[in-house]
Amino acid sequence: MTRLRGRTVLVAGGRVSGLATVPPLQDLGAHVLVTDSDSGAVAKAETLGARGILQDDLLANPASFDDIALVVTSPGLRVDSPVLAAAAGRGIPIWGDIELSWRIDRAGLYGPPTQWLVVTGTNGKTTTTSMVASILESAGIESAACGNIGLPVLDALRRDPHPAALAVELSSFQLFWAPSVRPEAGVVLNIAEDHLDWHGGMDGYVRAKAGALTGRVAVVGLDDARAASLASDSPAERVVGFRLGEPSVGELGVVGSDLVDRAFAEHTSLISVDDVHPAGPAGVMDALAAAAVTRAIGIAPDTVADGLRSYQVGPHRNAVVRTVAGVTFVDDSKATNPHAARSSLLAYDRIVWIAGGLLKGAAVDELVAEVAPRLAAALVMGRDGTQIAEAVARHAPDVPVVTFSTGDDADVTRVAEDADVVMQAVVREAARRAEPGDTVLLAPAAASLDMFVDYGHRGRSFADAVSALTDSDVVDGGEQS
Ligand SMILES: CC(=O)N[C@H]1[C@@H](OP(=O)(O)OP(=O)(O)OC[C@H]2O[C@@H](n3ccc(=O)[nH]c3=O)[C@H](O)[C@@H]2O)O[C@H](CO)[C@@H](O)[C@@H]1O[C@H](C)C(=O)N[C@@H](C)C(=O)O
Ligand SMILES: Nc1ncnc2c1ncn2[C@@H]1O[C@H](COP(=O)(O)OP(=O)(O)OP(=O)(O)O)[C@@H](O)[C@H]1O
Ligand SMILES: N[C@H](CCC(=O)O)C(=O)O
Repeated sequence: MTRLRGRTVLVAGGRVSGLATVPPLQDLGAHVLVTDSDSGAVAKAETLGARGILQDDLLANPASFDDIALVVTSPGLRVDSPVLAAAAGRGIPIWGDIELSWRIDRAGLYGPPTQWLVVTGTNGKTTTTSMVASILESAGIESAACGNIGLPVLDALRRDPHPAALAVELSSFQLFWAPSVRPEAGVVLNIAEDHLDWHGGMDGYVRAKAGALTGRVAVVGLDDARAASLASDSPAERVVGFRLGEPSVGELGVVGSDLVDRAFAEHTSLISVDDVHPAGPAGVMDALAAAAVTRAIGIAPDTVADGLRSYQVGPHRNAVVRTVAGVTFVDDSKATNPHAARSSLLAYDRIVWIAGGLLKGAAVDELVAEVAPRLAAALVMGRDGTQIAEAVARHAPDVPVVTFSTGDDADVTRVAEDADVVMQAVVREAARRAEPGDTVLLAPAAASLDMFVDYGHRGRSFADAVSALTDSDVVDGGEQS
């Protein structure tokens, strides 16, 4: 780390992760240059005392790479992004912000090295990470939830008092750019198709996720074939599995109505299934995973139970918005891939399904075929909405599909005023098509960024449109259809 003193470090991407790297790099004595395709991000970096340069200007002047000793990239940038490709072509090392965080932590720049409890997986990362953070808090350990969840790890490390442990949510992007990270305990919850466009396919995505299993204790979800298969290749001192069924020795699982630890104790009941929230199998799996990584660092069973009990479920995760004339409107905007949408679609018998957005390379045929008998109608929107409409036509030809156009120019930078208008039209149509007893379910199976700021905006837009409905929107609409 000391080798960075007096050297120039290029930070690629000047938003949440990139800006968090500026003060630590300055503390290390580096000259920090931040590049971004967005002039607002460059200007923000300059307010922190870094030099800023627009990405196009940097690329137009190759000599500006001559002084650069290291590139620290934000997670969203792919290997083939122009800045990173140019740096790699010149032999300049590239670290992700998480790689930098790990090295700074090991070097003890802000305090003694912390215990990293890393959570990854296609779905359930935020829920599990928040459960881990809640357990650490119950244990009275100075800690923070950070990483992909929103708070950059470097910001967490710079906190005063310095944390003793961190609940670190890592995305596949972050793991890809952080090959040195060796967590005290790390879990891969599950692996399903997501972000395949970023990784160039499933192999790259799975390889990145396996990075969470390279520390002292590796934890895998045994009910998920891809996650379970990573156990045999893990170099960890200890590999532990969790499952929804009865655990064998060395596993956590469910016995009767209790979550049970048979890995870090002979046979210890941790908490009743009824006390775990969110309710349902996904919540129980996330709780087992959180229990495993915290038991791995010696937290007592009662403390694990206290932490799980005090955990608060995050918004837009299967939340009932309102019931109108016997129709229940549910917001699972957080279902940003088919695997997540599956868990909520299987929870209701007859559904008017609102779906669509950015599929990120994931296929929807298997999901649609499985849930077809539950669908009363499918309303699709967003850039990849037609792919979902076509899958419904193939696997559920009797289910009516309505496609809401969001324009041919829809791209990932478009946050349109008309996104809310489209959502209002979708919700009114859903109300018209639903019958008393039905669920209108926003479980898009896709990211929102082609139309909305993020899934939170999409969920609020849905809830606002639902609030505007009257009983007659449902009842009269039902008579017409
Ligand atoms: C896409 C992504 O991984 N985002 C995570 C990231 O946020 P950050 O704002 O730094 O995003 P980023 O996409 O890495 O960087 C964006 C910046 O890079 C710039 N940019 C991007 C590409 C490029 O070629 N050139 C360029 O200059 C953009 O103009 C922008 O200013 O770091 C944050 C803190 O660690 C995370 O909370 C956040 O996760 C978000 C929630 C996410 O969507 N994650 C994905 C992986 C997911 O959960 O599925
Ligand atoms: N173990 C699980 N298996 C399948 N689905 C899950 C699981 N846990 C949560 N989900 C569902 O996945 C969605 C996302 O939950 P959560 O925010 O915890 O995951 P995430 O991995 O952090 O997502 P993202 O990477 O998009 O931020 C929700 O729709 C939730 O109902
Ligand atoms: N979690 C990111 C963003 C999703 C969103 O906010 O819609 C993804 O799945 O790509």
